[in-house]
Amino acid sequence: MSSSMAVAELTSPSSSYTRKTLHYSSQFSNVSTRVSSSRSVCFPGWQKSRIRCSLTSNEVQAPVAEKIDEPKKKPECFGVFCLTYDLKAEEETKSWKKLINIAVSGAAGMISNHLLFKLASGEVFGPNQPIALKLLGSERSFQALEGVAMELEDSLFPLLREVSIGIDPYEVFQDAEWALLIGAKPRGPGMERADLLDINGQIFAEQGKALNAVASRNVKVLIVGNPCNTNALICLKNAPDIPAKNFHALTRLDENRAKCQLALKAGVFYDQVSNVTIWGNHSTTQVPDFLNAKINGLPVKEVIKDTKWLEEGFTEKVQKRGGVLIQKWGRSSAASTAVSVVDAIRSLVTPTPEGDWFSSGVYTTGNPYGIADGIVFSMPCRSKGDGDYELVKDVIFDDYLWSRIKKTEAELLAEQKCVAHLTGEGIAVCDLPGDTMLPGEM
Ligand SMILES: NC(=O)c1ccc[n+]([C@@H]2O[C@H](COP(=O)([O-])OP(=O)(O)OC[C@H]3O[C@@H](n4cnc5c(N)ncnc54)[C@H](O)[C@@H]3O)[C@@H](O)[C@H]2O)c1
Repeated sequence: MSSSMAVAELTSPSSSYTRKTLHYSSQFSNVSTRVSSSRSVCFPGWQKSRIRCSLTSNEVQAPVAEKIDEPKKKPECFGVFCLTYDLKAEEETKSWKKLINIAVSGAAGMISNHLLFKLASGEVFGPNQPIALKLLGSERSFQALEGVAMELEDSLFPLLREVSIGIDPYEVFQDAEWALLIGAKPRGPGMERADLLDINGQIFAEQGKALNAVASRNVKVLIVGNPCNTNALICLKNAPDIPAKNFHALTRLDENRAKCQLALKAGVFYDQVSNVTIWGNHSTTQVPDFLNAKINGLPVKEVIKDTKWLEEGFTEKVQKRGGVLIQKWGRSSAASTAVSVVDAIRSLVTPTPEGDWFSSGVYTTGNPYGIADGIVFSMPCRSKGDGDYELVKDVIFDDYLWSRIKKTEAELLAEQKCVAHLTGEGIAVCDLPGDTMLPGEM
């Protein structure tokens, strides 16, 4: 069946969700969970009470759920996107490529409000790449999601061929080839980082299971929702049938911020700055690497001789940039984050310029640097433009850089232990080294 036929068959957006109950069985324990995807019930994770540092074995959640007796179902198409179109004719006359499915969670949020329009315009995947957007919202944001879809309708983007909206990841992630996971709960007043890890971790455990069950086997997953490194770890551990290498945590915004600060200090435009790595966690322990970075092809330290500024001023400025922005503007960075998501995707679908690299939070297994295995750590990557990446080998370390890397590594190892109940690695023990902030917090 052609995609146009499939879309035309679906009902209008006003048709409400059918109530259904999904049954999950655990491969790790005998616990069985019932989750309803009806709009009238809470989203998984929202009603759960806080999980304390240690859990009894009965409380350990099942990382991998298997769906039973669940027929494949498409999410609701939206408005004009339910109408028939002839993609085949477009492919022939305009040399358009085959449609790709892009799932976006938190689609009614601030970052998505910029990102979706960039995706639909062709800015990300190219002017000959038609796309389908599958938008995932939360129960509370469903109406806003309809508003977003209406704005997409009114934008008349030629490349945007399908839009569907929903609140059930098992429906929305169906056949997704890209999953941009942005939706997460913000850290509220008085909330500890451990609480945030647990609350958002549950969302990413659920979404990992859903990707594992229904997404393309080669789906590329970019986790933006914070704390994004450990959310990515939880997500990949819950999706064992999808290569762990396909999961990324967004640290590109931090890289872009670092490039901007180096350019400002050196008095050059930022296109002259290259080879910038963000090492580690997307938190205030992150390490913006000025040792390997270059300005006009020269090592940064040969251009900027002010070592004190590099070690203190520059590093802190990048680590805390998000917080300062919130102070000025009263809300967190959304437009520049969306731009950095575009950069992160484009870095995987276009060949990396000769001699350069980009940063991404990736699974550490078998890394050449000696960073502990089993965490999601931002490192320097190169891509041939095929969606895959290789880690860069020719980087150097000095005592300053390595000691900072060990600090952010320690934080991620502690976070890994803190979410063991969500990754199938046993009983969670939360002993975080200080309550470090996310870059967007003060
Ligand atoms: N990695 C980075 O560089 C970076 C940068 C900026 C922000 N962030 C993070 O991105 C996330 C989103 O930021 P924002 O400014 O768009 O926030 P936002 O509050 O404007 O939007 C989040 C949206 O996600 C929805 N949502 C919540 N839980 C959901 C779920 N389980 N499934 C689907 N949707 C869900 C909410 O209803 C809301 O509409 C936050 O966690 C933020 O900390 C990361």
